[in-house]
Amino acid sequence: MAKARTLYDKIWDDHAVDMQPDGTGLLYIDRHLVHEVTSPQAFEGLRMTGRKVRQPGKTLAVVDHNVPTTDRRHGIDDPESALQVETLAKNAAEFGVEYYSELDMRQGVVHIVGPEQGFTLPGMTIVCGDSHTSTHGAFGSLAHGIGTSEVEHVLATQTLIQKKAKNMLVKVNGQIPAGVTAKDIVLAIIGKIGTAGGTGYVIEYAGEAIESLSIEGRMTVCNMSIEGGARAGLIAPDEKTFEYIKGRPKAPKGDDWDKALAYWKTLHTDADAYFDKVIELDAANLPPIVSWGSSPEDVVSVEGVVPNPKEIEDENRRQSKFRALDYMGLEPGTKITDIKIDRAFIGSCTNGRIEDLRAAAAVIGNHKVASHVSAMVVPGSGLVKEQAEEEGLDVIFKEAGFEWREPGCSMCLAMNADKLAPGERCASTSNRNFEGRQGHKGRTHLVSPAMAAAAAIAGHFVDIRDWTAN
Ligand SMILES: CC(C)[C@H](C(=O)O)[C@@H](O)C(=O)O
Ligand code: SF4
Repeated sequence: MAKARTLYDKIWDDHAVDMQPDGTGLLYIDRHLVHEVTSPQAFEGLRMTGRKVRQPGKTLAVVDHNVPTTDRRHGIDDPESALQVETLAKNAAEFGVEYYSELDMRQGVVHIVGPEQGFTLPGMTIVCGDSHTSTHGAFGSLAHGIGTSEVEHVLATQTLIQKKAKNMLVKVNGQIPAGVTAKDIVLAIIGKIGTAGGTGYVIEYAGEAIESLSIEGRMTVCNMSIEGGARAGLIAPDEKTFEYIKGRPKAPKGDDWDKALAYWKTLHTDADAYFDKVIELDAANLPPIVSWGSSPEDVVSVEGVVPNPKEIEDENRRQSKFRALDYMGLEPGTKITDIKIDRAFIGSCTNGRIEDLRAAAAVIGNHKVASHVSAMVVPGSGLVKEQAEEEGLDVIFKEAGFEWREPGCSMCLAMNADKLAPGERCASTSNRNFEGRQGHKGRTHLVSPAMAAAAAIAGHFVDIRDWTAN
């Protein structure tokens, strides 16, 4: 009988063009996403050696990190960002790659754009010079970030040299309580396994709670796999996945759809497949989560207090957590709900999809953003923005005092005009809270969209389970 395999094993086997005795493989790559930050040298490398893009139809380029999120019809003011964006436009045109400019409705954060266009499909190998490529694993694909030299390799050959990772299962059991979201689940997982817990593994997320998530929620979970150290995260595709994909511009049609569907239905882990590491979590016990430090593993329940690192045995670790407290300007024992914020950011490839904006808008009611808080909502793509406007969410946000912006990475990272000032504290729906991530000396607290919106209104963190939109 054939050996029982995990979903990761199956996708790997279906794409390995060559395997060396030491476990190094050459993988065929189905989809390559390209953005302005990690592609200039790769295209330059092709140019210098007179090579072409091997399969331009399997490559999609979009600008996201450097674009301003204010009106950009009249160009980009910052010369460095303008050059970065212009370079991608030129490279895409020269090498025959489809490109969504900052003025294209389909533009947005690359990891929101791929699924939206049906470019991301189950069972595929998907790469991008960006660590949050793991997002696409929500469709049951093997998706991960690559470095710039690998971007060049994939452009030139449509293959990638890889060593196979180990298999890890993260099983989230039980029903997700009201007020708790995919973001809280993934923050809780990282809190439990630590930022190195997934190192060397591809994580498969499974269990009742994961199955009950929408596709958007599954993307939020897979997105942050990298924050748990994993190479990639994936979820077996099901009816919800197929439903999401059907009819998207680049999804297979007619006979091709039927054939694809038949294959996609085989994409699940066999009953007796072996996982090198298994973690279980009960969703029913999860509270809304807030990060307190400068690592995504520094998380605590919204009902809790800022922890005291003095009990940590390992000296290096203890010191790094004290440093985090100092950076964040927090005292151990402070109630999370007593922490005041200056800014709120709702957006990013973690939480910039329509469902996230709906969740944030739903807590507003007649409330207004607190007078000392500046808050912004940045749709993940032009299509998310259009959908939100059709539903009137933009009006709800603007009337409450939130800024309504153009799509892009925005304040998820300080690579464009959206930044925190030194010392500013932000409730953010993004995925990273490293020192300086949202601006020099900026202080980031990672939360779900509803928690960020409620904090913007209250002026401090609140337990969303006690909140009423009046
Ligand atoms: C700029 C890019 C290479 C980077 C990444 O790889 O993730 C960015 O998207 C991030 O989120 O830090
Ligand atoms: S939104 Fe943030 S995490 Fe996502 S690709 Fe952009 S910078 Fe990276």
